[in-house]
Amino acid sequence: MNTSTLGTLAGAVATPAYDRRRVRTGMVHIGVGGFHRAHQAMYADRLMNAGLGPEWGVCGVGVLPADRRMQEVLAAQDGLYTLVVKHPDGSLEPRVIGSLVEFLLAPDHPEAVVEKMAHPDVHIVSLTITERGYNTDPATGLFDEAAPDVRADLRPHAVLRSTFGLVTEALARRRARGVPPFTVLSCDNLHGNGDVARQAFTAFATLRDPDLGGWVAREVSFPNSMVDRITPRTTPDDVATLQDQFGIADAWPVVCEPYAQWVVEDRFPAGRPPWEAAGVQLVEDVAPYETMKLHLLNGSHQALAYFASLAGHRFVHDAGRDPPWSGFLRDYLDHEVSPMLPAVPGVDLGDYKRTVLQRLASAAVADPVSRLCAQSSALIPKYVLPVVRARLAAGGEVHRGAAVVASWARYAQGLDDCGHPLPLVDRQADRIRANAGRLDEDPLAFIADRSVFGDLVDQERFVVPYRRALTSLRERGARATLASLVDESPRPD
Ligand SMILES: NC(=O)c1ccc[n+]([C@@H]2O[C@H](COP(=O)([O-])OP(=O)(O)OC[C@H]3O[C@@H](n4cnc5c(N)ncnc54)[C@H](O)[C@@H]3O)[C@@H](O)[C@H]2O)c1
Ligand SMILES: O=P(O)(O)OC[C@@H](O)[C@@H](O)[C@H](O)[C@H](O)CO
Repeated sequence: MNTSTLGTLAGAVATPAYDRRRVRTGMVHIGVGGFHRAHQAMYADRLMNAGLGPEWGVCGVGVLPADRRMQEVLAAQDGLYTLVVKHPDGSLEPRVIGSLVEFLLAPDHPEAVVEKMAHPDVHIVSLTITERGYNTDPATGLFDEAAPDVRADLRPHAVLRSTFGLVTEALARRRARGVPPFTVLSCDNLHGNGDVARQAFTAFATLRDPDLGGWVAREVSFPNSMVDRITPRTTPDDVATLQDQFGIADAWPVVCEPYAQWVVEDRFPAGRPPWEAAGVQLVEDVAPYETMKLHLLNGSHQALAYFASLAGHRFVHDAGRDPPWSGFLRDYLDHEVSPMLPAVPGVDLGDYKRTVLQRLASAAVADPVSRLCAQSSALIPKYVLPVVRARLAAGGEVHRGAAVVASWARYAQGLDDCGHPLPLVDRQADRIRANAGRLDEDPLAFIADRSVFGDLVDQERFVVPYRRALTSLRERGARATLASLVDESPRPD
């Protein structure tokens, strides 16, 4: 697929209804993975299909050498790719997305990346660089000044290689040239993602030059945003199906669920696309939406994933449709998560929870459980532990949250309930594995790691159900443990 073959697809699938030659780059996006292509680039495409915002085309940037394949595929396809929405009834809805009009690979062309961001037509630099990309110490929440990429980018005349080095240099050039700064828009799953980005970029700029750091803190806007759309990794089957069913030869399509939500704090002094017309919610305060999403959706993912892996479920829907899992999730959301949630403007939490559970039960999306079990040491503290702490503080029940932590501990021991090995993909893998390895002699060894769990090991109301769940997991397995936790009493709505 490329510009010259696009005409042959029109009619069979949706293609850009706008003239891509007239699209100008107004936004640079760092971290063009599956999610950006299923979400922010889709909203930009939707806007342009509505005849709006041709000045808001996207230039993708890959900062890591591993982004080379994306650069090569997009170059061969003139930036075009197919977004395949997988509906619960099994039908596929492909659409060719045209909003990515440029792509630069920073390891090859760092200077071009900096100049692109410094260009006066660019008003937003957005990010999906994963949670780790913000270079924040999980224990202290502070920017890690000692990281090798950061040290390297702070050297005089460095060939810039980190997001921080590249973005800060572009901001410094704009400042020197009298061009107003762009807005930095984080689209990663983080509490207060804009605040985290502000802290990280300000810290880096200050290390480079305290005066520049002060200017970044004062002049650059870092809106918070809540992002949502389940986007599993593309498989070879996805590529083949697109070719067989629709005749589209796309080397790297993206697949996702139908659901999509983007709630953005409306702080764009340099201007923004008229996103409202594409279904984006622009609000004053993102926090309630973000708390709701991270604890109900991402929290459910964590609550489901380790139990599912232990029981041999490969896909999220295998578990999402299985009564012990669906029952446990409903109880967890109703009795432990919901009480700590704020009121969310315009949202009926009962409906939202039902939708979450339906999304997790959709076989069409085929989201592998293994995707949710990676980097647990970053995810559990974000999605699960805040709920536990809030319930403890309120004097409420925590036995389901404690069981989720126990399921992670059991998972980290490395074998499922049939003795098959389980992978441990985690930047703290060595420590996590060592802690889990001592569980048989000391059941508290896992949660004694204060860098992950804080003082939970001292909280009797958490420790008792945690130990009980761990013992049950060892003696009876994941399925029976979950079944024993399902509440038969009537549910709040
Ligand atoms: N996949 C989803 O369902 C989903 C949904 C909502 C939000 N998100 C958010 O999007 C992020 C990316 O998810 P994805 O599915 O696109 O993953 P992906 O693996 O397809 O892409 C990750 C991208 O991040 C870049 N990246 C990783 N580490 C980086 C670093 N240190 N510096 C700069 N760039 C870096 C990679 O180069 C790549 O382009 C997630 O971490 C999450 O915060 C994902
Ligand atoms: O992206 P993570 O690693 O923070 O969490 C894994 C999944 O829960 C996440 O990717 C969800 O699929 C996504 O947040 C849905 O919008």
